[in-house]
Amino acid sequence: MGLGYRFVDHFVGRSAACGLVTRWSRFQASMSLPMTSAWLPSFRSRFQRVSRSQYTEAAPLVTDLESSDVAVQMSLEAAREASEERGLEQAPIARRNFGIAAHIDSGKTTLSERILFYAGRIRKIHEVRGKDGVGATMDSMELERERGITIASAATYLNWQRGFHLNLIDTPGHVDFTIEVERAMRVLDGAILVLCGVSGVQSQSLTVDRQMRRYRVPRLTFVNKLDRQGANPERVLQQLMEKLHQPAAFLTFPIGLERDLCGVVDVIRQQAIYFDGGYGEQLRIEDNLPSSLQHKAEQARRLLIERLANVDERFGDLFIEQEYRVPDEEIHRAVRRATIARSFTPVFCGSALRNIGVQPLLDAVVSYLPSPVEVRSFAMQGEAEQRIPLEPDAGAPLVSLAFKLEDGRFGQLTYVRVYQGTLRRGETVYNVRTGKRLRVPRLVRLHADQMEDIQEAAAGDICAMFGLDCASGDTFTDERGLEKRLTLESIRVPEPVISLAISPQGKGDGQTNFTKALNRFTKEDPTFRTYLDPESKQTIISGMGELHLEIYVERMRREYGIDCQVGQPKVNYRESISRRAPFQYLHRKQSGGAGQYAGVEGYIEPTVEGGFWTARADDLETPATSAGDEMATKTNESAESSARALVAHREAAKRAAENEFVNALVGNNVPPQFVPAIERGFQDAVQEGALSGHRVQGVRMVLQDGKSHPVDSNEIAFRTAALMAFRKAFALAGGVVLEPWMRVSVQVPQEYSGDALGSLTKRRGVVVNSQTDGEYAVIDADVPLSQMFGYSTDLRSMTQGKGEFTMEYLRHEPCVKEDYERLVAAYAAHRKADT
Ligand SMILES: Nc1nc2c(ncn2[C@@H]2O[C@H](COP(=O)(O)OP(=O)(O)OP(=O)(O)O)[C@@H](O)[C@H]2O)c(=O)[nH]1
Repeated sequence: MGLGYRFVDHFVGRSAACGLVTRWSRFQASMSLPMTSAWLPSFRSRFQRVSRSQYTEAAPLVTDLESSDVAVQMSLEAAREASEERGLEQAPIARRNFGIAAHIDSGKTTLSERILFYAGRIRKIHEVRGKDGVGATMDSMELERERGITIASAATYLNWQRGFHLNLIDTPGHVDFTIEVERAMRVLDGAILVLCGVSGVQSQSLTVDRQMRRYRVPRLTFVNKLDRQGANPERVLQQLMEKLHQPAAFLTFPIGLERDLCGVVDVIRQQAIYFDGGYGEQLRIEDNLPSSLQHKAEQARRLLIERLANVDERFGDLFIEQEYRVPDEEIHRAVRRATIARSFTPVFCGSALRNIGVQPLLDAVVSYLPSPVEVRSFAMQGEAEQRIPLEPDAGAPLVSLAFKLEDGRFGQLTYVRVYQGTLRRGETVYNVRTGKRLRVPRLVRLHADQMEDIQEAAAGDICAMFGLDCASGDTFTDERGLEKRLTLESIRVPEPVISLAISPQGKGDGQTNFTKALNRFTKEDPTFRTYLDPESKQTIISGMGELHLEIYVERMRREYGIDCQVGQPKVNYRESISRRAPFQYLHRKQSGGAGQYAGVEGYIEPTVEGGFWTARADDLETPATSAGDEMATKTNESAESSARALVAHREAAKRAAENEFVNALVGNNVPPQFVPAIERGFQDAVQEGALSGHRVQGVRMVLQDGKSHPVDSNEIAFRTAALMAFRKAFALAGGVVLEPWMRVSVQVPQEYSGDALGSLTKRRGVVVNSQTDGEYAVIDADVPLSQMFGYSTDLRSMTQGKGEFTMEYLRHEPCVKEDYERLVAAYAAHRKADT
């Protein structure tokens, strides 16, 4: 294939919906001219103009789509097969919903910018904190551009490879904004995990890996920054297999490294790909590999074949027959099957900043990540929560999930993933939670902070609705869905770990805007909470870390013009119990006037044996089944059983984190109308633990019996009885005060590793891992959050600004004795002062 032709072929792929461009490109191809950057602007502007409307209308239901690219053709065939098997009539076989996730600063946004550029969605590349001061497209918030970090995930869509329609979500790397990754993973069918070519698998890569597993998202891996000094892709591949336990192999590997990086080798096709032109937009594909890389390329192909044979049975059988002579198309098929089954990760190499290796990665999104047709999704039906499989068919009854809210200038913007049926502008939908009937006033596709109106979004699509009031996690259906009370399982929301008191400066408008801002932020971000402290009468905000809260304080100033005074951050302690204890309590006041009489009897116990803190976050998040997946492969049965295991597992996790009230009454000693009041008494009790006044978690109260009086029993009496019974039982049930522990990962130049270790142990840290990574030492330790305040300043001065750290909530654990005594004494003193 001639160089010019292959380049044009790529362009044709990007603009398949655009007849004019296709004809133009064919003309170029027939002339066999390599396209040069000199004529690119006119081509590009035409492309933009013509394709704009096509993007919105691009039909993802194309059934006659064919491709000259073997890998793409294999993916089309597989999707069609799955679609036929499921009996779908209008299936989104040419749709891909994918996200980009990684550790902080790995280059996610830089990569997204290239993807948008090569797909013709933007005309110019702008860098994160680039000299032109514009900033990357997907970091549209002013604060993001200034700080060079992603705070909120951004969505966009693009066309690639002859009519494929891709929805892309770029997510933040900082763990404080982890909810953004969480909800993106909930609705995506595939992802790109970006790893730094120098640092490899970092602490946050492990978190993202867990999130991908939790939502069963297949992934491609991109080893970025191979232009940096110290880059070592082989080491990164090794870490991927060892630390993330992912069988993996290179699909592309770099030609040259560091400053000499100039292209990549396509391992399956055994070709060299160079990225020419001002922005790497011109692919130059050569069949002749540099002689120094020929052996390496052959070895990489053999390794890929061996690893695939190990994880994919069908390919294993072929390998036994044909050994390393298996044809390319079988390799593509196997990569695809194994990726979708999540038993293998194809690895791609490059440098986003240097515009190297991005197009093959994007081709792989189309070739190896699943279409919605190949993903199994379920809804829960009614109270019994029976699992109902959903069919990604545009003609089926509507089932869609509101996964993210944004309050903007024009009202509430609700991001929706349509799982089944079609969402149409102007039509009526039902919110299953509230039963409310609503009209869809406006439907849009998002391109970072811009929007384009659309008329409808079919099964498998991601879009946004305007002007509908709802909560994050709500399910929207049509009448048929409402009758069945179909709901989609929502997003896991981690508990905030840190709080601080906040008050607006100035009165009047300042106060109104303050309330407005808090309402908006709590609605948009379920990990950001706020409440009024009844003692100090101060507003308290809670979140996932210091940066999280700092960003909201800053946003209040910029977006609402409110300067706030903030207090010292405080740790969110919890209380819980470690064993079962009975209760029997009679609340009685019958001396004159209206009497009160209520007796309750039963026991309290931990929701998880041994106390909820014993169920470690990691154990709770990963289902017991190994490669348990819900993909529509041939193994529907195993998918079903692993899905059931996953649900059971999630239920256990939920139980561990929540409190539960169980009505086990027999007989009529307690009239049934008083049971809700008893439950309310229990809810009151868990708000303020008996030991230190912090919220109680992971406790079940079982009501078995009680006493009542025909005249003096009432709701207030039972509510008080339950509250007092709980408090008394708590003392007998091994009550504990728990504090949040964090997994801290510190990266420092090697000469400071001793100091860094010392600083962690001084803060009661337990070192769990310590290793060298090039010139750096990386230390992972578990440290109580209460010991981490001010750590960034310490680390900075200790390492002359060269050290970095990240931390993430790990679990709650009982406090050490001194802290326990201090907290209990402070609470006792406070209660005494109150009485
Ligand atoms: N040398 C080099 N630098 C890169 C490359 N890709 C990104 N960078 C730089 O790395 C820094 C972080 O890049 P971003 O794209 O913001 O990374 P991110 O993962 O989106 O960051 P967060 O969302 O804040 O976690 C920026 O200064 C980029 O210019 C690369 O391939 N090579």
